[in-house]
Amino acid sequence: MATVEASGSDGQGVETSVTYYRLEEVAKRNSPKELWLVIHGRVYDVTRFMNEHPGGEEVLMEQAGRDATESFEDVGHSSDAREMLKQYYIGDVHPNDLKSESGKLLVILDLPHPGRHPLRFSLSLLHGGGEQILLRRLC
Ligand code: HEM
Repeated sequence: MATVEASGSDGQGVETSVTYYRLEEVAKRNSPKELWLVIHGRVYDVTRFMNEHPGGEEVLMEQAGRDATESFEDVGHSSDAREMLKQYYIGDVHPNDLKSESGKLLVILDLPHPGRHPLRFSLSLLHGGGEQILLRRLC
């Protein structure tokens, strides 16, 4: 685990920080006692959500400790479900463990957010040679 202070602030002098987790650390949290998963490069601790998940705890257990992006998207979760993710967010996958979907070089640019009500989003772009650039705005 590594905590990195982001270069930006929210304009009111409040520093933002991100905790990075290696995938091997996430993989250890694969039991009902501690259940983490990765969705779109972000790490979620869904231990306390297991019993409440409308889709059941079995599907979460199947994805425990893994990248659940594909199965999460396959279900077509609602915007409410996406909103709920925030409650369980604990950090990002370490940049060294991120792979671009094209298999080519992944460049990560962290953008500070100047607004009063910071928003968290990420945007992927395909660049000329086919490498993927992830623009990530920190909250
Ligand atoms: C933290 C992560 C997750 C959250 C917050 C979440 C939340 C929800 C919510 C709120 C629903 C109700 C329907 C909706 O509003 O879309 C739902 C349904 C469901 N979820 Fe998840 N979910 C998560 C992860 C997953 C994963 C990893 C799977 C893996 C397959 C999954 C499979 C399902 C299924 C099968 C349903 C039932 C769909 C239906 O009956 O139509 N969910 N989830």
